[in-house]
Amino acid sequence: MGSYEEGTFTVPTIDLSEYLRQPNSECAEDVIEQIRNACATSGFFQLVGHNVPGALQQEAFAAAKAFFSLSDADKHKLRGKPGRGYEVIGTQFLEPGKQADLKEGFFVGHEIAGLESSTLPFREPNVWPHEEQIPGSQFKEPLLKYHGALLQLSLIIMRVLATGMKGFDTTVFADFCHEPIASLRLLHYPPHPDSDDETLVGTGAHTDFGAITLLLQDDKSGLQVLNQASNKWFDVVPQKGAYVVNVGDMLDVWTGGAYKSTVHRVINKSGGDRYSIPFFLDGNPDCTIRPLAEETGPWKIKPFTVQEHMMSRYAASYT
Ligand SMILES: O=C(O)CCC(=O)C(=O)O
Ligand SMILES: [Fe+2]
Repeated sequence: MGSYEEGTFTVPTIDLSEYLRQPNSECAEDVIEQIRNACATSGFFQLVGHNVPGALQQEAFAAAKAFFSLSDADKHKLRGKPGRGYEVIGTQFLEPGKQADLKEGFFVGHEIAGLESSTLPFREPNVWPHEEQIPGSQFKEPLLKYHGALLQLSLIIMRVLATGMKGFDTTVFADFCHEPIASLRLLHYPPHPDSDDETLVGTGAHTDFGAITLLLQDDKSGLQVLNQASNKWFDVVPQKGAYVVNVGDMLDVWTGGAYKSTVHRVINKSGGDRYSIPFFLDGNPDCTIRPLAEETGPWKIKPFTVQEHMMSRYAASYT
């Protein structure tokens, strides 16, 4: 699976099952190399053989649909701190020169034992609909279970990526992965109005803030990745149950560009509603990011913490 030529821009499909079965086998080495190459070129790949049950993915989509069909008044009451609860349509501007993103969202953050009543940014308690709005058995429970499964999968991918960084220890990202900020984001894209207006976007062109994103798409196309060399958009065609995995800015800076954070956007021209569920691994708030290769040299990039980075990126893109 996932054939590729070194250096070319593709979004390959990579099967993780051999790595999960036997991480030290030769077949697993091939998987590590495919993932390394994808992250070093387009910065994107589709992941299958990941062991997240299809039924759990479907429960997460059902939760999203139930939530977005609540009344606007109900949804507005479920707004929370940044990275928590309802995100009103038109509040995020990701691309200068375009209209606000034509999408609404709902964030579920990482619930960490002992930090239940934290007031720190990105650590605040989650916001949940009332039982009469959507029963917990159809929302909170499956979403926390899904969050747990994706957190586990994202940490496995970080280990694969650490292994792919030749010359560095496989624990190189360990501090980042300890009690990380990690958010699930339910997204709903209403159909774009029938118009040639080029300022309309579902999600404006952007790069992701964190280390890696694991995105579950429904069957509606819309996600596009920019091939910078040709300046052309590449459609990431949905594959049922697969995760679109991509590198975010923190990992790009950290690896000195060895893993690339690539510009992408969503234009929902499907004519129908599109639902997607990205999971963002953003890292431990206290972890300092600095280019690895410069560990012994003068810094070209001023080191920053995960928390500083997240706060500035949120502030820059939300109204
Ligand atoms: O909805 C999608 O397909 C992509 C969303 C995305 O790029 C993001 O939330 O960062
Ligand atoms: Fe993104």
